[in-house]
Amino acid sequence: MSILDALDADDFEQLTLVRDPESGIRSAVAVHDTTMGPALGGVRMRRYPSHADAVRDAMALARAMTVKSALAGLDLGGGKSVIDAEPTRANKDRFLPVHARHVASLGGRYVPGADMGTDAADMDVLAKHVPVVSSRRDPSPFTARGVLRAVVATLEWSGTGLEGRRVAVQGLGKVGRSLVGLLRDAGATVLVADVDDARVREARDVAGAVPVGVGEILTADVDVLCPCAAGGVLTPAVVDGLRARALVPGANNPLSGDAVAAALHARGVAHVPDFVANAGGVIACEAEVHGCDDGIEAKIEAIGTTAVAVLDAAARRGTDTVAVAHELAAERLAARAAGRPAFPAVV
Ligand SMILES: NC(=O)c1ccc[n+]([C@@H]2O[C@H](COP(=O)([O-])OP(=O)(O)OC[C@H]3O[C@@H](n4cnc5c(N)ncnc54)[C@H](O)[C@@H]3O)[C@@H](O)[C@H]2O)c1
Repeated sequence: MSILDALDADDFEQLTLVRDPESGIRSAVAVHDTTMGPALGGVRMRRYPSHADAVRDAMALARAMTVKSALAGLDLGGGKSVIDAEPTRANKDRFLPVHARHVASLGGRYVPGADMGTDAADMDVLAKHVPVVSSRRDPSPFTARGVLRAVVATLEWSGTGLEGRRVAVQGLGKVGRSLVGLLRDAGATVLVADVDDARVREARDVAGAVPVGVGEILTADVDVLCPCAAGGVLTPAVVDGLRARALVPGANNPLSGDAVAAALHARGVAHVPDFVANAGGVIACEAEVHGCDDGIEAKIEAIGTTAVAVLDAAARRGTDTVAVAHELAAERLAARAAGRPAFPAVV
């Protein structure tokens, strides 16, 4: 599908393509939907095979943010931006201020945050040009807490608790490392894997985790699997070999394709979609934007409620949880749109 066709098919509000011969930047800002509020989403910086791939990635990620924020009950829409370049120091110095000026020209419709290739220090650079920026506080611990909430809710839904259960965590970065500690504190036995041996040793020595080979973690004999590394890891072959009875991802887009959700359903795996389970980060970003942390705990708690609602509806209707979750998000957006004012700039 061409990019213009995808704009129509997925109902995008706005796509900004940035090309500046002086700096050499090629970037894009996708504002998918501002029904619920300003479109918040990260600035991803990586080299793509082509500029078209970069634009498509921004669009897919922006659309996912609309669903994630709607299901988390946030006053945020869905957006994402990408800078098509390696995230080196030199590229950041050259491109971030230019990208920031284009983001600023959107008048608050898009609120940037950190993502793959960018961090809190980069958000400080953007904040010199853009009035509202998120992720200057690391959202990862909040993401991990939301994943833990979804794990507990899923086990309770299955008639059991976390104490004494076995949980596999793939990836020991900002989210995975935090999650391992939370699971251990809740009485779970945690199996871990990472391509970085130092991170595995730290999880073993500090959190008492059990190391497993990177090739075995996804099909380990556990109650719950929590992928917290790259996307696309749940392929049809992995699903065939899956021994976990529940899948609760920290990672974005962990399924390799749409058919995988149906395969998980067919195998009877209790699957909480990533955009439900890992919403703790965007919940923290919303609080940051509003300058008030008061609602964070309740919203993270509600991740469990949403997970159960989605598992229940999927079981009742004999369909997969991803389809059900998308429908629920669409219902919430339609309800808000019914009395919707045109979205003004944030602040
Ligand atoms: N940070 C957040 O708040 C947040 C919020 C929502 C979603 N996510 C998603 O969660 C995932 C992890 O995010 P993060 O911020 O922890 O990233 P990170 O870069 O800090 O950590 C990723 C970890 O995965 C490891 N890894 C990579 N490939 C692996 C493999 N094949 N097997 C085992 N380990 C592997 C890396 O070595 C690294 O330790 C990403 O998919 C991200 O998009 C993060």
